[in-house]
Amino acid sequence: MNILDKIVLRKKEEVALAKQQVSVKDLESNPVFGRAPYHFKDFLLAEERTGIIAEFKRKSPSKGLINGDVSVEEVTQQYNMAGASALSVLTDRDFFGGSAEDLKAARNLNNIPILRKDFIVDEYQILEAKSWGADIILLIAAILTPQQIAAYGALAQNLGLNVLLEVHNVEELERSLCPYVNAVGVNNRNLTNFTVDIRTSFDLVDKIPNDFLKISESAISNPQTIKELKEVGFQGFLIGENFMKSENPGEAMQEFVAHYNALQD
Ligand SMILES: O=P(O)(O)OC[C@@H](O)[C@@H](O)c1c[nH]c2ccccc12
Repeated sequence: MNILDKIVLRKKEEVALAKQQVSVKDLESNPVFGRAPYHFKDFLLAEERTGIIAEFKRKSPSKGLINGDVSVEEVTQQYNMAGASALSVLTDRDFFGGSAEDLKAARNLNNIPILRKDFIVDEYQILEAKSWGADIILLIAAILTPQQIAAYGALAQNLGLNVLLEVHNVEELERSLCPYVNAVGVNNRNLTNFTVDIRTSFDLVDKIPNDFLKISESAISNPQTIKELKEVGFQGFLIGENFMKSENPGEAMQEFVAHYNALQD
């Protein structure tokens, strides 16, 4: 069994437990449930933003502990001030050290879109995302059938949430694309064996129809890479570890953006 299979198995147990503890009615009666979400596109394409989706991630199965000593409040606000177009907050506890509380804290303090970064395997998790204050959900093609992607996407759209579809190859892309998807994220990391290859993004970009936002995810550590990804058509860049491994992730992003801006001059 690979790591992705393990995560999905555990996730199904977690969701079953959560359903026993918090009813759908409870989720829907949370005042946050009624807030109007931000639109990913507005912030991704805004002139004064960077296109960077800055991720808050304490640990990961591939890297182990990345940063155990950071405040989600401080880091997400600094990401925001450094020009993040959106925040990505891990809510998986067992494998990534995240939580619902992290997302709620980020929501309270930031007025930009937030992606609930988790492994969605059940519609219940989409209602959770909405009641915690997320604006975007992640649907991972590698763990979902096309039917699930369409159904989950439709539910998200009904709730006003945007959908980021994550793919790793052309087969996943072609079988999973549907009108409920707003953005396609090409993950440069293979989630089954953790190998990373930025070429995945360059190889897939032209296969993504232009009516979807195009995001490159993972293993981005160099402003020059963003410049090159942008030149071939990417509008969003999901960066986690490169910032989080620093003692001060917000400052790391600020420096990264300064270097990126210097490349434009
Ligand atoms: O830390 P990185 O290499 O910059 O990657 C960020 C993000 O792309 C990665 O955390 C990620 C991409 N897809 C996921 C799915 C689940 C959990 C995590 C992820």
